Parts: sequence; C-alpha cells; structure tokens
Amino acid sequence: MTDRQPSVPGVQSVASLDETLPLIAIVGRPNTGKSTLFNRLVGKRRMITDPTPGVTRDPVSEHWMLGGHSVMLVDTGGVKLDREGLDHLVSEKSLSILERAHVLILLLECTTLTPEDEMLVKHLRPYGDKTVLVVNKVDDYNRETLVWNYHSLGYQRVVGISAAHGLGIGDLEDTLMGMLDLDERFDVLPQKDERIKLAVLGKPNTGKSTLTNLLVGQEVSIVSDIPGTTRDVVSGDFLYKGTPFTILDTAGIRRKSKVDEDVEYYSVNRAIKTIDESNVVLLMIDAQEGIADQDKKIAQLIVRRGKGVVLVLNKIDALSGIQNQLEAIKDRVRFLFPVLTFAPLVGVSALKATDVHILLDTVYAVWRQLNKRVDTADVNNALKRWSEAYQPPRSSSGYFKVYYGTQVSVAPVRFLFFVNKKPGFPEIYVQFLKNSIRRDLGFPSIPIEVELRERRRNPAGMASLRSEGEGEMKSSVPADNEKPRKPASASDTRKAQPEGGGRAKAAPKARKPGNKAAKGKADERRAVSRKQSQQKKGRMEQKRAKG
Ligand SMILES: Nc1nc2c(ncn2[C@@H]2O[C@H](COP(=O)(O)OP(=O)(O)OP(=O)(O)O)[C@@H](O)[C@H]2O)c(=O)[nH]1
Ligand SMILES: Nc1nc2c(ncn2[C@@H]2O[C@H](COP(=O)(O)OP(=O)(O)OP(=O)(O)O)[C@@H](O)[C@H]2O)c(=O)[nH]1
Repeated sequence: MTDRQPSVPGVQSVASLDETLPLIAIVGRPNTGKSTLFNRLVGKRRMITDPTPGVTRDPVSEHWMLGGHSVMLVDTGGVKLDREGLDHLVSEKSLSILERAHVLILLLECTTLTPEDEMLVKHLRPYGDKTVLVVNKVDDYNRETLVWNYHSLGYQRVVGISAAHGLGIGDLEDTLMGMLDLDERFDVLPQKDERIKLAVLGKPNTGKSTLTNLLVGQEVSIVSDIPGTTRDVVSGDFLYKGTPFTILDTAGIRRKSKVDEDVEYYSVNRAIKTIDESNVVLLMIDAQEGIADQDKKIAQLIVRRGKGVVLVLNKIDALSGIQNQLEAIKDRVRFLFPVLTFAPLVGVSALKATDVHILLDTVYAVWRQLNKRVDTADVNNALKRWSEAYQPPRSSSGYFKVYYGTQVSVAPVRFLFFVNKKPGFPEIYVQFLKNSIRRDLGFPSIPIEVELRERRRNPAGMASLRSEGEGEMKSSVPADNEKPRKPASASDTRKAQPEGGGRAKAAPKARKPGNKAAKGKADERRAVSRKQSQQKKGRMEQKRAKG
C-alpha cells in the first residue's frame, strides 16, 4: 500500500466520463459566426434555440472527429457582455466551460472590432495559452490583409477563416491538433460510454493494490490484514493517453487465512466474476518470488474465457540484473504454462511507477487485438497458404479437410472453420490454425478460439460464405479419401463444385423427380444430334458413291 501520487506519464485521474475527451470551446460575442463555425466543423445543422442575436443561449456540444480523434466541441453561446463590469459577463455554465476547455476558439469578425470584443479579449487574457484567435468572415483575398491587424491583440495563434465558405478551416484544424497534442493520444478510443476494463489478479502481496492506487490516483484499495476477510472487488477509473480505463482490484479477496500458507489463495468464483467483467487481465507476479503453480489455474480461466492477459512482473526495483531475471522468468512461464506463451510479460515497479506506462501501452495493444476484425476473404486467402504449407494429418478414415474459415466474434476473438469431419479432427491442427491466425492475421498477444463445424451437404452458412466471394478456397482442398495434392490450378477452380467441398468429380447427378422437363429437352437435343449425324453420314455415302 502506498500513498504516492500518480506519476505515470500519460495517466490522468478522472471523476466522470465527460472529462475523458478533449474539450474545445467557441467563444465570441453575438453574430460573429459561432453557430456557423460549429456547424461547419461538426458537419451538421443544429437547432438554434433562440434566433434573436445577442440573446444568451445555453451551451451546445457535439462530438467531433478531429484528425481521427474524438473531441468535444462546444458553442458557449452564453457569453454575453454588458457595460456594468466584467464579473457578471459570463453565465455560470459558460464560465465553467472556459475553465474546463482544453482549447478556446475566440471568434471575432475581420470587418469589425467592437468595444464588446475588446472587453471579451481582455476577459479571456488569463486563458491566453490555450486560446486561438480566429478571425471570421475572411471571405475573399481582399479581406486576408485585415487579419494582420488582429496580431496586435497579443495572441500567439491567429487564424483567418470564412466559416460560411469553408476557407481556412484546414489551418484551424492543424492549429487545434497541435494545441491538443493529439499525436500523443491513442487513435482508436473505446466507444462512447465504454472503457478498457482491467482486472488485477494474483497472489497476496504481489502489489495489486499498489498498482491500482497508483493508476487511480487515490486509495481505492485497502489491504486488510484481518484473517478470513473477504471484500468486494474495488474499482477505480483513470485516463491513459486520452483513453478511459476502469481497473478492478481483487486485493485481499482470497486471503482466507494469513496463518495457513497453503490455503487456496483465491476465491475462484470471485476471480471468474472479475475476469468476466474485464477485457484484459493483469496477472501480477512478485518478481522476487516468481511464478506460483496456482497462477496456472487463473491463467487457464482467463484463456478459456478469451480475455486478454498481460503478465506483470512487479517489484523490479528490488531485483538486481533485471533483464536477466526477466528473461529467466519468461522462459519459466513458457516452460510451465504453454497456455500463456502468447501473453506479453512486462516488468514494472508499482511502488516507484517504473515502466507502468509500458504496461498500459501493452494493455492497449492487447485490447486493440481483442477488438480487431479480419475480412473473411483475408482469412481464406491465409487458410489457402496454411493448407498448402501443412495439410491436416491423415486418419484411418481418410484425410481431414478445412474448407472455409471466418471470424465470428471479437472480444473474445473466435474463428469458425468448416471441416469435412469433426470427430477425431486432430487437435494439433487446431493448434496450428490458432498459431497461424496469431502470426499472420494480427493477433500475436491474445487467446484465439477456434470452433469447427462439420460441413453438411448444402448448409446455409456455406452458401452465405460463398456469396462473400470465398469460392476459391474449395478447390484447394482435396476431396475425401483423396491424396493431398498441389494447390488448385485455374482450371481446377473453374471445375469447383457448387457444394464448395473437394475437387469436382464428374459424378453423374442423381435425377430428381420433377426434372422431367429438363430430361425431355435433353432427349430432344440428343435426337436432333442423332438425326444430324445420320444426315451427315448419308451425305458422305452419296459423295463416295459419286466419286
Ligand atoms: N460573410 C460571412 N458571413 C458569415 C460567416 N460566418 C457567419 N456569417 C453570418 O454571420 C451571421 C451570424 O452568424 P451565426 O453563426 O448565427 O453567429 P453566432 O455567433 O452564432 O450568433 P449568436 O447566435 O447571436 O451568438 C449570419 O448571418 C451568418 O450567415 C462568414 O464566414 N462570412
Ligand atoms: N519493492 C517493492 N515493493 C512493492 C511494490 N509494489 C508493492 N510493494 C509492496 O508489497 C506489499 C504488498 O503490496 P499490496 O499492494 O498491498 O499487495 P496486494 O497484492 O494488493 O496484496 P493483497 O491485498 O494481500 O492481495 C506492500 O508492502 C507494498 O509496499 C514494488 O513495485 N516494489
């Protein structure tokens, strides 16, 4: 347990989700074009609640994608000046926005600078560092020179635009991105109201509470020394590089007895619940103690549920020759827990906040993989390569075949493969598919689930897969009891059967009842061709007789 303040680069503590996005506020006296600029930026018309110029409006806000990053844009609307004094110039709501905004767009008109504007400029002086002065209504070249007059107001950033005609908007966006340091933020954020949920599991005293408190910036986790104490999972929120995280700490939940060292050290049910509520699990290991056998149980629970897992080797500050030890522990993990070979391992010191940002970058990368989708066409192109490189082993009843694959879910990442025979399908080949998916399709660090489904004669699922353009895969896979062969040639592909399975065989089609019309036509065609060849034969005989 520690009372140190957060000192992980990129980590911010948060009180509510509203605070998670960068906030840009447009401020200006009435009629400068705030609504026009707001609509231009967010790309839609919004309702103007009071069309009378100068009437105080409530602030309006919208999500806006700025250079691929989600930000919040606010038209303060409510900044109204009167001549009485500066203190009551701004409504309460607007004042709080001015305080909270990461960037202020102070909007003026290029043609007129009124005393009201000057008062506003003076009032916003304390926010100078986060303000960009935007001079609006620069509709043509002649008006561009007017912008220079505004440099005398002392702002470091001055941009001329025409909100009505969309001029200078690119320059404004570049300026805003620079001011917000957006390149330091993650590109893809969880959906609105969604967070990356981290569960921290591990033996007592590995430092789970220390890490949780470090990230959340306050003591949310209390270590209880009372034997037999079982507490609920505690949680806290924080932001890392602009992305909201929730951390669930299971500290102390499995300490049934401090006296008995052998007692099972976690409540499996509680652990399962916490794992289920999370996207990524941190499995904490005390670097001085190494891995405990029981970590294996929890690892299996995590993998079985398709969650991301990062192994955290804590207390590296207490190690000497860290790198060597990290490598030794990695080797040991791979040896003892083959189920976790894909899981990243990060060494940190929760106490000293060392390399915790690397841990969070790793968590984010794992989360991205958990939410990644691969096109069915890409799966099947890869499957073609894999089956060329390594065919499923033969069994007594013939060769196993994999026809098609498709990704059926994210988080957990699950793939479905259609095979000719499911019973006895070699586990080693399923493992091969999992490893190949990880290696070639961009999921190097997460568990992959593979489901096999036996192909029926005309399964609806197959039809829909084929309609997505995967018809080619079928010709690369050998038919039942057929020897493995080279990849299909173009002519093989043309011969492919509609069933989508093995190579086309010229097997006669079973005649179906109700096919009489087709049969009649075929008979007719045969009769015509017989007649034609008889006529030809006759003509030949006549020629010969003449000759
Ligand atoms: N010529 C020109 N007119 C503009 C431009 N941008 C806005 N306007 C006009 O300026 C007037 C005021 O625009 P609004 O966007 O309603 O201004 P506002 O600051 O939201 O005004 P309030 O709602 O009173 O606070 C409208 O008639 C707009 O058409 C511009 O770039 N060029
Ligand atoms: N040297 C060192 N000590 C640490 C580090 N992290 C935690 N500790 C110490 O390890 C002890 C246990 O830390 P906690 O955070 O309470 O561990 P926990 O896993 O939450 O423990 P339980 O609540 O019992 O499950 C405390 O004395 C911490 O100060 C670290 O990075 N380095």
